[in-house]
Amino acid sequence: MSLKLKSGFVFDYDNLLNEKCVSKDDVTALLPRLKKAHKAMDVMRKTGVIRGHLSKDGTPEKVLFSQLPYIEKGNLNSPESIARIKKFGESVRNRVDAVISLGIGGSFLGNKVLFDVQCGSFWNLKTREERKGYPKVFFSGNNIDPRSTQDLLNYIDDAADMAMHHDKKNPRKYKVMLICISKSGGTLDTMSNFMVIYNKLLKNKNVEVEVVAVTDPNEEKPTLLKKMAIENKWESFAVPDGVGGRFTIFCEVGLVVAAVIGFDIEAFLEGARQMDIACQNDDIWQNPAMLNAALKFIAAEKYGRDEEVMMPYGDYLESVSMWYIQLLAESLGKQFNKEGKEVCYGRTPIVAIGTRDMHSQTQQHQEGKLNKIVQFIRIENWKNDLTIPNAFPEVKKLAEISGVTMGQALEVARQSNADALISNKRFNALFSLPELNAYHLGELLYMLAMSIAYEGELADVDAFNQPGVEAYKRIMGPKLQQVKAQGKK
Ligand SMILES: O=P(O)(O)OC[C@H]1O[C@H](O)[C@H](O)[C@@H](O)[C@@H]1O
Repeated sequence: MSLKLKSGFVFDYDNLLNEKCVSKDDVTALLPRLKKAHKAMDVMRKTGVIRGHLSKDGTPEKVLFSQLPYIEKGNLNSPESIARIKKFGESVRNRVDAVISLGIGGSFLGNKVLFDVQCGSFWNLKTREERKGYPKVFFSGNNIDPRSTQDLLNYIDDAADMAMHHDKKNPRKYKVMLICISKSGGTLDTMSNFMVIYNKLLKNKNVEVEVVAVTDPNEEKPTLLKKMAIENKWESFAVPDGVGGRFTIFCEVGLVVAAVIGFDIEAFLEGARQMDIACQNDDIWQNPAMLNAALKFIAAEKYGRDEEVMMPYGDYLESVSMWYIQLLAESLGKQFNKEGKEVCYGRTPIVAIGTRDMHSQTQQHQEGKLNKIVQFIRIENWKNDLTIPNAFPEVKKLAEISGVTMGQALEVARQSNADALISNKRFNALFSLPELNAYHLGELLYMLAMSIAYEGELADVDAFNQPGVEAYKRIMGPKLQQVKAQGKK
C-alpha cells in the first residue's frame, strides 16, 4: 500500500500497516484524535497558534513554519525577500573565494543538507569555473573542536598565500565571507569559532574578510549578534520570530546558503508548498504527514517501536538523516504534556545510510530489540547512473553483478533489506523521490516537519519548544567561568 502524489513522491507503508504491524483498526481507533490534530494544523496555518506552545521566556509564541513555502507579499518569504537573497547570491559569485557558514543545530543541519544535495563531496576541489563562479563552502561552529578549526584556518592561510604570492597573473587578496548564523545570537559553539576565525583572518594580510549575520531581526531587543551587525555594518538576514531552529531550512537561514551555491530556492519552496497543499487533505490516506505521524505514533505507543532509523540510500543524503535527528528529538522528546502531566514521550532517532550501514547496523535492525522502525528514503532515478561493467569476465562472482546500473543495485539492496526486515516482523517504510532535486527535497523535508507537528498533537506535547537543552547550559556557563578564573585551558 502506498500514497502517491502527482509529483511522483511516494510514501510506501506496506511494511508498517499490515497483519504483522500496525492494523487498520488501530488507525480507525485513532481517527477522532487525528481529526483534532488536523484541526490544530488548520488553526496553526491560519493564525500561527498552537495550543499550549510557549516561548523560552514562558510567553505565548506563534508557530509560523507552515507559512514559509508561500512566497507572498507580507509573508516571511516575500517576493522582495527572495529577490534580495538571490541578489546576495549573485553578489558573491566571482567575487568571494570561500564562504564559512558558522552555526549549530538548526543553524547548521539544514544548510548542510542543501550543500550536500547541491554540491556533493568534491565542490571545494573544483575550480571556480567548474563551480560557475560560486565560492567554496566550509562549515564551522557546529562543534568546539580545536583541531578542525585549526585545520580550516591552515587551509585558508595556504589558499590566501597562493592567491597573493603564487598567482603570477593576478595576485590578489583571498576573499572570505563568514556567514554567522544564530537565532539567539550568542550560542557558545558558534560564537567561539566565529571569534577564533574572525580574529585570525583579520590579522592575515593576504585575506579580505567580510561578515554576514543571520539572527533574530528584532532591533528593539537585539541579540548579541544583531547588535554586532548593526555596530559593524554587517549585512544581515533574519531568523524570524515563530520559526524554531529545526524549521529554519525554509527561511533565510537555509536560503542564504542556498543562494551562495546556486541552489534552486524557488523549486525548493514550491516542493514544500505542494506538500503543504497535500497535507491540507483531511483524508488520512491522502495526507502524507498525517498518515506518517499516525503510523509512527501507533507503532511507538502500542507496539513499542519507539526508535526510528532514518536510512536514506545514497551518500549525499546522510545529512538529511542528521537534520531529521534534531527535528524528531527536540520536537517530541518531552517530559511533560501540554497539561503539565509527566509523560516522557519521544522516539529516538538514529542516523543510518544504505548500503553502508547494512554492513554495520542491519544485524541489530534484523534481530535486535523489537523497538525500531527503519524508515527508508529512495531516489528512483539517479542522474548519470553508472553501469557496472564486466571488467573481469573470468571471475564468475563479479561477472554476475555486472550489467546492471549502480542505481539498480542500490535499490535491489534496499528492497532486499526491507523484505528481510518484514519477514522477521521488523517495521519499515519508504519515502520515494522520483529524483534528487530541489523540488523533491522541499517536498520531503516539509512533509517530515509537518508530520512532527501532527505527532506533537497526537502525543499532546509541545513540539515547538526545547526546554531540556537548557539544563546542561545552566551548568556549563558557570563551569566555563570557573575554568577561566583558574586560568586553565
Ligand atoms: O541558532 P541558535 O540560537 O544559535 O541555536 C542553535 C541550536 O542550539 C540550541 O541549543 C537549540 O537546542 C537548537 O534548537 C538550536 O537550533
